[in-house]
Amino acid sequence: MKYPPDSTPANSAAAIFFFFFSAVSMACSGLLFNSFVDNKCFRPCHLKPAVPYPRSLSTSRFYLTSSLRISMSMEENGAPTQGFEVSRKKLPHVLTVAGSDSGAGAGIQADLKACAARGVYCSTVITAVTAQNTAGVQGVNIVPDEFVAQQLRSVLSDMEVDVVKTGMLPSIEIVKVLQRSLKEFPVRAVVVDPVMVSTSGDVLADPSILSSFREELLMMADILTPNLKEASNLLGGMRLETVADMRHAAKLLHSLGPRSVLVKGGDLPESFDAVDVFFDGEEYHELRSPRVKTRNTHGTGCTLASCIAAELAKGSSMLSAVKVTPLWLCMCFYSYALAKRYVETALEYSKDIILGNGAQGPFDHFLRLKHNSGTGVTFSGNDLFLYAVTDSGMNEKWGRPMEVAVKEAIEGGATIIQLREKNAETRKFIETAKACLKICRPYKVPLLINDRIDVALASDADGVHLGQSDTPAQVARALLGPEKAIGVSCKTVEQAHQAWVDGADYIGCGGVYPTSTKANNTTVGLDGLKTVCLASKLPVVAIGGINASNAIPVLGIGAPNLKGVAVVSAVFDRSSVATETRNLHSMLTEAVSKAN
Ligand SMILES: Cc1ncc(COP(=O)(O)OP(=O)(O)O)c(N)n1
Ligand SMILES: Cc1ncsc1CCOP(=O)(O)O
Repeated sequence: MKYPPDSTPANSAAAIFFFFFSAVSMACSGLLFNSFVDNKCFRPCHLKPAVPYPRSLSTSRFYLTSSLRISMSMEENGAPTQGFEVSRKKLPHVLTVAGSDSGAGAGIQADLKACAARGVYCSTVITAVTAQNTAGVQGVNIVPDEFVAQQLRSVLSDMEVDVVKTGMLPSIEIVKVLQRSLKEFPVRAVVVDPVMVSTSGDVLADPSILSSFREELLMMADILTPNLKEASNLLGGMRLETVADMRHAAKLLHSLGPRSVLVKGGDLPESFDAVDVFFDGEEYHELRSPRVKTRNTHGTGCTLASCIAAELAKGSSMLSAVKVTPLWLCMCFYSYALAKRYVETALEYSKDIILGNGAQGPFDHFLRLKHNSGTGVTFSGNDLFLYAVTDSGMNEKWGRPMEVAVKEAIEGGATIIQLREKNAETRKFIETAKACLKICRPYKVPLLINDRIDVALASDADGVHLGQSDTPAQVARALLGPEKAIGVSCKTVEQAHQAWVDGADYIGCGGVYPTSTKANNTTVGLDGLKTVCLASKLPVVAIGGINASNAIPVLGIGAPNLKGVAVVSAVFDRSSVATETRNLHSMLTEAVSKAN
């Protein structure tokens, strides 16, 4: 296919000119030659020059550099020619060379998830297909080395890989294939996770491969990330029982070729913390973190190595710049700490999820399964029928704790609850939301939070209600994900349209009648409500001054998408929330059934 597909003769000429210009300028600066050297001559990665990430134009491969130069030169020389869009956005890219885990806790699948979670593109070269679950490894099928070579060529020849991360390399031939491929297509960094035995104790690489690892693989590594067993195997069975042993092992492993070594001490018997030891040939760093008590640890090694690779691909200069300045040293540990912190957070978050019957479950790379594993509450427009919006001031006045008020409203027939806390401290707000959720969930009544996305996220509430000056619904949607409900206050047709465009689930329209609950709130009246409803593609709930004496005309405006009324004082500024809610509910029900 022609690129750009819609190029005109004029801008094609410009392209040729700029291509030629950039080629000449590169050649003059000697980069063309360097680029040739980079592409044709294999050097172990640890001999690469120290070049800060991200890969600068001057160090990019020639064909990439050329196309970027074209667009940059155009911008430098004035406005880009219309329709001549050749600039390409470079995605950080990790290629994982590893085995497939059918249970998707470890291996290729963990690498893909980790990279996606860290915002990095991940391509995959599969070295083996394993039949695996939470109990262990039931079967291994090694991919022929020629086909591993073919996969490597397909990706590396085309897709501008920044970092290669290796996992299960089950045969000596595959190690050699990888070595040859990296020689032909050098990358910025190689992260080697020397997978030999699975967490369940199953052998994933024949012990005969150890010599190949020592002689070939380790030389390629910018960072080697063995656990205690792997470090011990690589060092001929050395006993590793203390942090001092780990330091010694890190040094010995470093002498075998990798630019740096991270010995992971998760299995260290003596320590309460999880201690990892990093050694870059000059300095040791002990990285401690509290142990997360969970069975869901399958895939942590793959994930950590992938995260390190992802951070490197994004631009952290962990390795090549360590010796240049102390600032780079900080960045190195920032990068590592990011990876480690990510894994800890994911472990903590997924410590209670249950998947499979075996001893080692997977964890949740996207921190979402916990929330999706059955709150049992899914918002629908019909939930808007009788919407109870809380008010702490009214609760105080009547001497009612919030949980009591919410329970009474639900027992009286409220079909959805909104916590509207204008003055609560954040921590208290989250606690209240959690307490109210415990009440709402058994009734399957959704609980939404007014204004505060952070509180909704922290409490795992069912959604938010946002005003016109709050966080835009589109941003809220991005933060909350697709499942949570989002309501937006709208007084106009334009606002209602925007709420729909932004991905809201419903709109609240009002004040329908004057109210003393909300200051300076202009009234739209029944006509204004009807206009908004008829224009809205979303379900609508009416709000503002509505009570048992004036609710029926609201529902009678003749707009099918008006699904109900939202009330504050009509139920909460009363001596019995349950009685008032019940009364309102039965009136509304009767009115609707008469209308039908
Ligand atoms: C259901 C419903 N509709 C409208 C509002 C008003 O929200 P907002 O415009 O954000 O004003 P405040 O509630 O923040 O004063 C609502 N809360 N609920
Ligand atoms: C929050 C809000 N938004 C528009 S009017 C209103 C207050 C509704 O309270 P009440 O039901 O007591 O009139």
